[in-house]
Amino acid sequence: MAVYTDINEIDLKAFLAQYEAGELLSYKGIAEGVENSNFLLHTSKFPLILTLYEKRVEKSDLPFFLGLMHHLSERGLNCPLPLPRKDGELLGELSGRPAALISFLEGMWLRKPEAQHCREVGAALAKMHIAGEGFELTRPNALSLEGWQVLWAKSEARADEVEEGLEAEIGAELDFLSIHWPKDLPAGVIHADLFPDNVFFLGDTLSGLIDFYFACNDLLVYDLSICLNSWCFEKDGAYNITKGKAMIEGYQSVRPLSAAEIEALPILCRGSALRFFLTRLYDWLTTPAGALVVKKDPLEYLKKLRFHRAVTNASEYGLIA
Ligand SMILES: Nc1ncnc2c1ncn2[C@@H]1O[C@H](COP(=O)(O)OP(=O)(O)OP(=O)(O)O)[C@@H](O)[C@H]1O
Ligand SMILES: N[C@@H](CCO)C(=O)O
Repeated sequence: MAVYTDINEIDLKAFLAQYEAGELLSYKGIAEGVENSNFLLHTSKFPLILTLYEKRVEKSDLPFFLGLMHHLSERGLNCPLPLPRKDGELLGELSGRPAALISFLEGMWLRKPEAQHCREVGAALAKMHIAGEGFELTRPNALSLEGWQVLWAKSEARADEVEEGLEAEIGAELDFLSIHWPKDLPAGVIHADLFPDNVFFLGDTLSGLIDFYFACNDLLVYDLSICLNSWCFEKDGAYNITKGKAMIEGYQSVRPLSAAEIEALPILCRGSALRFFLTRLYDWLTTPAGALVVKKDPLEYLKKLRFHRAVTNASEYGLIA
């Protein structure tokens, strides 16, 4: 369960008094998520999500994340809207952590997404990329090549505890990606973590995107590679080409990919598989036993990385030329 920082009713009521949010009726910690502490609040006015930002979120990045949600929502994307305080600030502090209130989005995330849902996610991702145009703040991707090296340096010495031979394999992968990583592809604001648990559906209709706390400026098609990794593999580790095809078609129905973006897809998929492998590996090795959070399996992403390494052409993802 992701509640790293506890809150008490007295502090919460004082925090809420800084907003036009009505009277507190109830609050409870939300079990899902691994990054931040989240609470669902009911007030006399409306339901709200309270987020306390934890270790991987830099306070200086919060204006980017909160401002982006505002920007996207103004451009018609269904995503949470940060509630301003009475003094106009979007960010406050609670229990010693930076904290914000955001609107509650109706819907549920899908435990077993099908191809039709992947198609909708592809289209929503492309819409987000277009809606992100004109956002005035920028944030480099802290979890790209350089960030991977930093994470790896902290985990490398113990990597073979997780699987024999990992130290050599991942070292070689990082070397390969740093030489071959594409440049000069269309770039803009990307979500960078659009996993199934960050997409809400009402029935079979996509109702909104949440969790913009890894959003940054990077290659747009890298975001698509993250979605292919997180939506289009089955539990047994097999890539589902029907889902991949639907996801890519959905994306291209809104924003067609260039030939250079298509060509770069296999290497971008390797990079995004490595990115989630590395954060999971670091957490696996450093999260204390008994912490109230479910650790995610790094080996799931190692298997995906190995799959992409064997891909020679983007058509293997279901892309029809
Ligand atoms: N705006 C919202 N409306 C409704 N529910 C929300 C909203 N924001 C968050 N939640 C709930 O809180 C849970 C955790 O939120 P979120 O994914 O932002 O947390 P996180 O710790 O950043 O997670 P992650 O592991 O995906 O990075 C969601 O699965 C959802 O149940
Ligand atoms: N979506 C990420 C967790 C948040 O970074 C993962 O599944 O590893």
